[in-house]
Amino acid sequence: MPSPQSSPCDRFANLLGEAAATGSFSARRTARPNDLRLEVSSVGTIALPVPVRQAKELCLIGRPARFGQGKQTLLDARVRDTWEIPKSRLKIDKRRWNATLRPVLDRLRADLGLPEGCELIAEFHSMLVYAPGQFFAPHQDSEKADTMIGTMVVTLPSVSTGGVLVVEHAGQTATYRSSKESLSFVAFYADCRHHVRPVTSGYRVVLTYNLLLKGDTVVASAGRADPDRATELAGCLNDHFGDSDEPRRLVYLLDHEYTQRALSWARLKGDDASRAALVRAAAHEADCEVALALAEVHETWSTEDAEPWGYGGRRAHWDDDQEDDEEDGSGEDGYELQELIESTTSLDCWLDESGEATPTSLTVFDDEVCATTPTADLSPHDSSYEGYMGNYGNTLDRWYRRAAIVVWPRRWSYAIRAQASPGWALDRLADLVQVGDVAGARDAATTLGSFWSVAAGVNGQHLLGKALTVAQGLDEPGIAAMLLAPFQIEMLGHTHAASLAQLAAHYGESWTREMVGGWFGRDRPAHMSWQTQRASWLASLPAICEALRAAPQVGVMVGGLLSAAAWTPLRDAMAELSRFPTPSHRHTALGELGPAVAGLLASTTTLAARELRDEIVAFLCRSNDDLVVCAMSALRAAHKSRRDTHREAGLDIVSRHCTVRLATRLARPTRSADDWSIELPEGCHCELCQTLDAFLADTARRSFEWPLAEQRRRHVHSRIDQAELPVHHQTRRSGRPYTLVLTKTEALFAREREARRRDQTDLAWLGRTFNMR
Ligand SMILES: O=C(O)CCC(=O)C(=O)O
Ligand SMILES: [Fe+2]
Repeated sequence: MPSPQSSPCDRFANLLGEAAATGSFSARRTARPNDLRLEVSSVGTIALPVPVRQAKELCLIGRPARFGQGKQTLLDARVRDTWEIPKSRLKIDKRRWNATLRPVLDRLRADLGLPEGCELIAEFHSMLVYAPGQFFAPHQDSEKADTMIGTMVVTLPSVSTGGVLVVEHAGQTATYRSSKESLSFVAFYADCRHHVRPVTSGYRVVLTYNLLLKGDTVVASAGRADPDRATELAGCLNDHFGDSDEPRRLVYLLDHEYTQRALSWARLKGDDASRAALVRAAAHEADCEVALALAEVHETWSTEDAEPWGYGGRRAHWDDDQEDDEEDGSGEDGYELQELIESTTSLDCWLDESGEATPTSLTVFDDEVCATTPTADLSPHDSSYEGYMGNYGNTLDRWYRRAAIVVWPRRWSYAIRAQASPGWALDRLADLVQVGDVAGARDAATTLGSFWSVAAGVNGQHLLGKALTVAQGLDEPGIAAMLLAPFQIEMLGHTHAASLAQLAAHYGESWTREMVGGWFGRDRPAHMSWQTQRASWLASLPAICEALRAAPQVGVMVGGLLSAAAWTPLRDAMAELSRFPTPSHRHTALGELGPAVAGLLASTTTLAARELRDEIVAFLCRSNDDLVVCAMSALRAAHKSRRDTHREAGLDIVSRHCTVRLATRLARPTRSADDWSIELPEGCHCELCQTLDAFLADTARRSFEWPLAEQRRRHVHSRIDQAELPVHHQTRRSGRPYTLVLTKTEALFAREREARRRDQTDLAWLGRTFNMR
């Protein structure tokens, strides 16, 4: 942790901490039970304190209470064991009861740090009865309405022990016992985890209420914000932003947790509201803008002495034997946290000052983030333990949800929002172009430069359409190229064809060639996932080219650029894969490229690009049996897509070539039953490999006992395994050196039979499909 005064950002958080109102996350008030008239059908009017006889009758008409988990409600006595009295049996004299409830709610409002001018409304939820042994394990209440901010539990007086209500927030704990004479009203915010310890004697009877909020907590707090404090905070903001040209933010993390549904400036909880009011006052003074957002904080800690039962996250159950009020402070995972190795904060659900939402996804830098309450003091919503991780020993990852206020200088208004929402950024540029402010649009677009490649790269496929249109509207080749540079060719679909063609007509062929070349990402390594994505894009290329051909003017030129740019890496991939030493991998990978090759050939037909077609066909027709695998797969894919253009696409030539190669292979005599010779593929020529080759090539020898030291055995193993030879290898561990025993297996014959069958099937298919026309 940096020292508190180390940066303007941390100073900002400290000042806000000092300025906090006196609100708490939970509070209790009591009242005499005079006003509660509660009637339960078939039990009668409930006497207060609740007599044991009536409590038992209540249990008899109760049903086991369910609990919420995500969108479900569940029944599980290991989590919640209590009786719920059906609402239909209850009658409360509301007018009388309100005489007690209203003033209590107003006091609880103040206790929870909510400003005057806001009001808490209690909405009845349920009546619960806990018999001895019954309890409710730790949980968080779900928000049953948009304006729900918390829960209130009204405990009726009774003679009982245990059943303590424990409420936790940000590492603090409050415990509430029942009273024998008074009504007890406990209110807490919706993000507090809470539980009820088992009742040890007697019965605990409660009424639970949803607490709804009327009014705007931040607006109502504004009156209480100290103007001098706001000025000090504004000073921190000015220091933090300085006069740098690089857009940056200040992200202040709030203390309470909010669901997306509950996030609203008007319903900030407790101290969050008064702090938000101060931040807004300071922001106005420093000419800044603000937004409210949800933050996901991911922290990685090094740990000491992990307990094995803690693997994989949180404990399902609470152990709560201790009757004292202090909860176990060692952390829910049972690990000693050592050092914070890394933390990442990402923001979404952005609400501007007026409450308007912008879709957001943004990771912010550590030196932009500050908080009064350190994240590690809060409860993570998820955690995961990794054993020994090299440099760091054992590590614990924790994920937290917090709300955040984001502040930035008004002069960066566009850039900051653009970074948070690239889609919004493009819409805004389009608006400016639309109203004729092209110069304004260019100025705004220029400020995207420093981060656009990251921002647009993440969600590119949804943005490309907008970007193509805007790039043309900007009417400036350099800015247009910058805007389009982060996209990848795989994001381009046939729906983009028309705007792509217009753009190309606007900026010309050499500009377009440059841009298309960039999209093919020549710097990207040709790894497996590249191949799958690129291959399926190539399979969709004919549709793109057809749409381009339909576009006026330069569509065919653009299609030509796309196909030519696509061919080079595809050819290189095929060449590289046919050198791959393991046959099964080589054939699978080459087979998988078939539909891509077919797609590219079909595109050349659409575009009448004969030269490119001839080049592709010539490559496939090289004298190489591995390429036959790819060519067959391309022919099958082309046939499936039912394009009636075999000749124009050169497929007739490819099919003739395959026919000849297959027929030649089949014309070779079949292996005679006593021919045990195996061909060792090209590769190493070392003395060991020469001996191996001699054994393999021998038609009569089936096995070979070869005394060899370990290193040398390993070399022979690797040659056999890599080439997937039908040879069994085993080491006999006696004598020095050990003996490597090689045995040729029957698979030699089985595989050849299988290969011939495959060739026959392929040949027959070719005859039916291509050569018979
Ligand atoms: O019984 C109590 O005090 C708490 C009940 C509760 O947490 C709930 O109903 O969600
Ligand atoms: Fe609850």
